[in-house]
Amino acid sequence: MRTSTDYLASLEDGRRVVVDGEPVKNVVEHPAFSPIAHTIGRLFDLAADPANNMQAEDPATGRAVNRLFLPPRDAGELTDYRRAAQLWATETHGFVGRSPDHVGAFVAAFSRHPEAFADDRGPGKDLAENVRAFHRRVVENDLYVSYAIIPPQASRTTTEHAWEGDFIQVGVAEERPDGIIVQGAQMLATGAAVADEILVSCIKPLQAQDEDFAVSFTVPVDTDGLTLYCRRPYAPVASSEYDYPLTSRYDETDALLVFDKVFIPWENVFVYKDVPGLRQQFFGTGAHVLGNWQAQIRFATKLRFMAGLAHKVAEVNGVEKFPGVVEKLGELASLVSIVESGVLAAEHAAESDDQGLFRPGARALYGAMGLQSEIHPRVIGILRDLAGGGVLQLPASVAELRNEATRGHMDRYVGSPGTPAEERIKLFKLVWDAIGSEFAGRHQQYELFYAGAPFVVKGYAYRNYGYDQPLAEVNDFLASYSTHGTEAAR
Ligand SMILES: Cc1cc2nc3c(=O)[nH]c(=O)nc-3n(C[C@H](O)[C@H](O)[C@H](O)COP(=O)(O)OP(=O)(O)OC[C@H]3O[C@@H](n4cnc5c(N)ncnc54)[C@H](O)[C@@H]3O)c2cc1C
Repeated sequence: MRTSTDYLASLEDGRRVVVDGEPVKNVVEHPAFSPIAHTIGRLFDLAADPANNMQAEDPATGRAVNRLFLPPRDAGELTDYRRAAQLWATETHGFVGRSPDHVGAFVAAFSRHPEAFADDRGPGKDLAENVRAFHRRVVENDLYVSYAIIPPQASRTTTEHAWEGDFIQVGVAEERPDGIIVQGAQMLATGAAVADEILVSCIKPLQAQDEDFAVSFTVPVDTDGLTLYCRRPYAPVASSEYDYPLTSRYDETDALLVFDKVFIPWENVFVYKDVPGLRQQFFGTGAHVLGNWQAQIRFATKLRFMAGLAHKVAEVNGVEKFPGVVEKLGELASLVSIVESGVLAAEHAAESDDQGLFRPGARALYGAMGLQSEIHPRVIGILRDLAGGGVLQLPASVAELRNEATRGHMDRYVGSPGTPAEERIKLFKLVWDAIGSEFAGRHQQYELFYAGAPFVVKGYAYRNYGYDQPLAEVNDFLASYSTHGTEAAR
């Protein structure tokens, strides 16, 4: 299986990643991307070690492969999948949202549903075979796939066909016998700068007039004409691991994708000028459920870490037994438990669909997801509350501890009973990186938006809850009495 050495070597290609107006020569050596590339490499090493039980027999070849790239077929495989996803998430404490298992889950579910890609409207190509072959490539080569499935923000009052200017959203500019030429942009692809390929599609509802933009395809990151414009990277400003322990390891970067007449061979096209086909791809295949279940496993892992931080801060400050603080830690425990329970309830309610994909229960999954935009800010709020000004009563950097002339003041004034200054500062710097640094601010935005704006995610919860049953219960009750009924006993 692929190791970090293989993965890092593969990133030294001709990819065009732009930072500060300049193309990056080699992402593996650049301070913005090297840390996250090494973090992803560690994930591959974990999977490659059989002791971690992340491998499963590939039904197609009999070879041991990463189980996170295979579609779960029964309850046992789904549980093993969760444990493997948890292992990867724990390696990054949930701070890497788009590890290779996220889009890997989408592709695994696609592979189980060739009928969703059957080409009865498109160009007469075997699009279902393209999806199957791509899945094989992901499984056999341990590919890290990122995705860009949202159009540029431009205007949300309408969709691409009504925007000013041609090809703002990426779409088909030309059809050729061997493939298509695409032109335009897609909003954001997290992790793409250090990924192998990008799945480009559109999950936002389009209209019939947007047909040219109703495409789904995959593109290697080093493809000619593709440029990744990364938002300001945070890792390079992390002066040391001690000062920015999260930023310095987990800044996974987000990039605007620009396609300048990019050739996509037919083999890489999954949906072609098919507006309903785009939605079918995500929602008819179980991909959205499996991919977002992976995301909730990751989210629960991160929240547990935040709860641990909050408890430790309270202990260090000697307030953990105060009734008011116990109440806050209790609320935190409840919030984390909601997400943990949502993950397990979705697993418990999982069922095999008509193509043999063992899908996590949508009601439990989207129920937990619908509250993410409330839970995450509240968890951050409690951690901020407990940390007080401790996150600012900190030296500018580790230098104050290394310098003999300043170390004495640190040791005398910044320690706590039982916690020497060096450890206390270490803890509070970690807390700041989780709640207050630029990395933390981006994470707040990520948790609110990665699966769509909160109103979109709550829409998933609404549609998958199954309101028929509660409505029937209310209607039955209303039908059980009338104006002719007996008077209530007083
Ligand atoms: C850190 C980060 C990483 C991301 N990574 C990826 C990635 O890897 N791949 C990817 O494809 N995308 C990614 N995204 C993009 C993400 O998918 C989008 O941000 C998300 O889908 C929401 O779309 P939007 O940002 O255009 O918000 P909008 O749709 O513009 O919504 C913004 C706000 O406008 C209001 N609003 C808009 N429309 C309506 C409406 N119809 N009704 C009511 N209110 C409305 C709401 O208040 C809403 O919260 C990422 C985003 C972030 C923040």
